[in-house]
Order: sequence, then C-alpha cells, then structure tokens
Amino acid sequence: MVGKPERQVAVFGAGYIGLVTGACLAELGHRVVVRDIDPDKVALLRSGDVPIYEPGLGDMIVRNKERLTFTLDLEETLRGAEIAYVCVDTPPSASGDADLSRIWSVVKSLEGAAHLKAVVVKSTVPVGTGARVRSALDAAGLAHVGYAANPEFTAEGRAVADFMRPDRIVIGAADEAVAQLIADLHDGVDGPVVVMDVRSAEMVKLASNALLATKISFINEIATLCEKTGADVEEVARAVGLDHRLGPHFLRPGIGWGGSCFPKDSEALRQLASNTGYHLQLLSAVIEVNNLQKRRAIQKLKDELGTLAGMRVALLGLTFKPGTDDMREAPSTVLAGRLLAEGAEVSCWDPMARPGEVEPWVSTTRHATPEEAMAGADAVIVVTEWPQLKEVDWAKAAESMRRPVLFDGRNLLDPAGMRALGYTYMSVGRP
Ligand SMILES: NC(=O)C1=CN([C@@H]2O[C@H](COP(=O)(O)OP(=O)(O)OC[C@H]3O[C@@H](n4cnc5c(N)ncnc54)[C@H](O)[C@@H]3O)[C@@H](O)[C@H]2O)C=CC1
Ligand SMILES: O=C(O)[C@H]1O[C@H](OP(=O)(O)OP(=O)(O)OC[C@H]2O[C@@H](n3ccc(=O)[nH]c3=O)[C@H](O)[C@@H]2O)[C@H](O)[C@@H](O)[C@@H]1O
Repeated sequence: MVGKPERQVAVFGAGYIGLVTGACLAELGHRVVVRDIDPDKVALLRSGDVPIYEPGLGDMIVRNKERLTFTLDLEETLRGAEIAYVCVDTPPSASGDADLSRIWSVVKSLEGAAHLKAVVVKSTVPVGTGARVRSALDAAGLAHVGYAANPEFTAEGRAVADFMRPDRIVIGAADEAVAQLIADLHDGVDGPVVVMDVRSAEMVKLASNALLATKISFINEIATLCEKTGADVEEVARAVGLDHRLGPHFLRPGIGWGGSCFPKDSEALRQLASNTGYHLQLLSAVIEVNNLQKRRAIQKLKDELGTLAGMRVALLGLTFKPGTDDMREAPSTVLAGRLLAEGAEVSCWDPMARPGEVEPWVSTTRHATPEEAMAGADAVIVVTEWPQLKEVDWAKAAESMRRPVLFDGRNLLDPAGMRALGYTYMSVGRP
C-alpha cells in the first residue's frame, strides 16, 4: 500500500461481488471483515475454501489472510470499521422491481455504528435507493455518517482483473469528502475515478447493463435477418465493430443473454420507468428479442426433426457463459424446460455448473464429457462456448449420435467443417 491510509472496511455479503470487493480491498492493503448470514458459506470461507468459481480469487484470499476475515457476527464486522460496503443481492421481486429487503436488513444492522465514516452501496439498486438509505441513516442517528453509491461493473469470470483494472470507478456522493474517502480507498487500482451525484451513479449502472444487453439483442435480430437474406452475421458484426464509434464488443450473436444481472437489471430498469409512468420502449424490445432468441433455438430443432417428442437432445454447456459456475438465468434452463415440455429427453454436460435438484434439471441426465452427453442423441445444442468444446472429437461424436443434428448456439464451430463431418449444422445468422 502506497500513499493513502489503510482503512478498516466491513463488507456485507460474501457473494460474487462481496468476496471480490473484500479480497481486492485487502490486496490494496486495507483490513477487511466480510460478513454473510449464510453459515455454510462463512464456514467454507473460514476453512480456506471459496464457495464460487472466480479466477484468481482463491489465491488473493489466501495471500491476504492476515487482513481479510469472514464472519457471521455483526459486532465483529463493525468493530473499528470506518467504511461499510453493502454487497448483498438485489434479486427481482414478483413485480419485477428489485427486491431491496437485504439492503434494508443491512442498513438496520448499522444502527448504533456511530463510528462509521461512510456507508457505501455497491449492490445494483433502483435510482433513488441512496436517498432512501440516507434518510434511514439520518433517522437512526447516523446523520454524520457519509453515504456513497459505488456501483460495480465487473463481469463474472474476470471479476478480480476487472476490479483491479476497471474502465472506471463510479462514485456517487453528495459530500466531496466522502467521495474522496472512497476514491482513496481505491488507491492502487488502475482506472479513472468518476464522481457524480448519487442518483446519477445509480443510473450509470443500470444504463450500462441495459446498453450492453441492447447491443446483444440488436446483433441477434440482425442475425435473424441474416438467416432470411443469406448474409453472414459474423462478417457483418466484425465489420460493424471496426467502426470506432460502435466498437467490437458485445456484438457476438448467440442464443441470448442470461446471467445474474442483465435479465434482472433490465427488468428492474423497465419497472423503474413504469413506476414513473414512462414506458421504455427500446428496452422492452431488447428484453422481448432476448426471450424469443432462446425459443427460436428450440423451434429450429423442431423444424429440423419434425417433432421433439421422444427425441433425445444434448445440451453442451449449462452456465450462462463460460468461465463461471453461475446458473442464474442461464439460457440453458429455458432450453431444457422447453425441450422437456415438448416431450424430449435431455442429456447435458458442463464442466462447472451446479444446477441442483430443481426443475428442469432434475429431469435431465448429466454426463461427465460432451461425447457421453451426445451418444445416442437426436440433436445437440452448443449452449455455452466452453473452450473444452473445441477439443471434442466431433467426427467420432457424430457417429455416436442417432442423428447428427447440431445447433451451434454460440457460432463456436466451423460450419463447412461440421457439415463435412456429416452434421446437419445450424448456427445463429450464418449460412
Ligand atoms: N455477480 C456479478 O457479477 C455482479 C453483481 N452485481 C450486483 O451486486 C450485488 C450482489 O450480487 P452477487 O454478489 O452476485 O450476489 P450473491 O447472491 O452471490 O451474494 C449476495 C450475498 O449476500 C448475502 N446476504 C444476504 N443478506 C445479507 C445480510 N443481511 N448481511 C450479510 N450478507 C447478506 C447472501 O447470503 C449472499 O451470500 C447485486 O445487487 C448484483 O446485482 C453488480 C455487478 C456484477
Ligand atoms: O451487473 C453485472 O452483474 C455485470 O453484468 C455483465 O457481466 P456478466 O453478467 O458477468 O457477463 P457478460 O460477459 O456481460 O455476459 C452476459 C451475457 O451476455 C451474453 N453475451 C455477451 C456478449 C456478447 O457479445 N454476446 C452475448 O450473448 C453472455 O453469453 C451472457 O449470457 C456486465 O458485462 C458487467 O459489466 C456487469 O457488472
């Protein structure tokens, strides 16, 4: 740690974001206590294990074990803490609005922590949440404690690297000294600090995710049109992305976006608008295109096979993207559900997923290798572009299938090569 003083930080939530935040702040030289209410998670962390898969995280936790502790205990969390970071989950509620109950539970637990200098919300929240937290802190006699929004932009599978080298650190605060305190906490992080008011910082997070999702839905619609007109979306996306005003990122067509954030955050932003009486037309279309994209994959198979009833379909990859074990809102779940509803049998493979004993996974058979999942199948769908799929002996796998029908939902494989192996090959927006 160079320059800025070392701080004592309390982190609430030992999930993807809380763990990465806690570990990275410890790496920067701060003393960090991470609290969770899940006893199993805390026990695992205390035993030296990491409950999630995130590259580099385990090593970072071990490296900083003198400065980084995990606890269930509130008093231990807050003892000597100067800054309280709120990193709890904000899942969708039945209405589509973000469920902030865990945020309120943490804010309530801060009552009495008069020694804090600042409370910082990192969780993704609707615009206006900070103002409500501010009022709650004031009402709890903590008017002297600063407040900041510090939304997180890391992507799973590269969260540690993203945290240490972000495109920007956004800090929303009404008070300059509080903004400076949080900026100083990031001393050693390689990225620009952008300070603004709290509401704008909250909006930056939601707008960023919505725009990323928009780019993907846009290219997926263009892919559909490519299929109808004979153009190749991969060529189109490559050349469109060369325009520096548009950029090459988030133009990969596929079976639709999923994950713990795009689906919930886009819906939460839509509902935030609805709550003000405004209908976000563009974002609504972005969500609709994404929902259709997953169903279109199943329709394509149905068209090819005549029926899905009684067919065995192999799903290769289950997590919402490679490099993570996260199954939240994974497109594979919709595909499996639709296939089962059509009367198909589902076999699957994934190197990381933890689907658990819930529908639709309880009715599927999981295999140790892609080849095993494909043996005897009538069709196979590449759902997640795991690098392992590049190593599959596709020729042998084709022979082992009842019918070598392949829907490449991530445009991972070479169409001509796969057709030469005997596959009836379909992909997203490529001839
Ligand atoms: N997962 C990601 O890559 C990103 C997530 N975010 C946002 O960060 C927030 C957290 O997301 P994740 O880490 O993915 O969620 P998560 O579900 O992995 O972790 C949340 C943790 O908070 C714990 N928790 C709940 N109530 C608590 C309380 N009262 N005190 C202490 N711990 C409590 C839960 O037991 C859980 O371990 C969400 O708002 C999400 O939208 C933002 C950017 C990226
Ligand atoms: O708020 C969040 O939680 C995070 O959400 C996303 O990160 P993440 O969900 O981890 O993963 P992404 O790499 O963005 O992928 C999201 C989904 O979009 C899909 N995707 C992504 C890019 C693309 O070109 N095409 C495409 O279909 C992926 O397959 C995946 O299903 C954002 O990239 C992060 O900046 C943000 O912090």
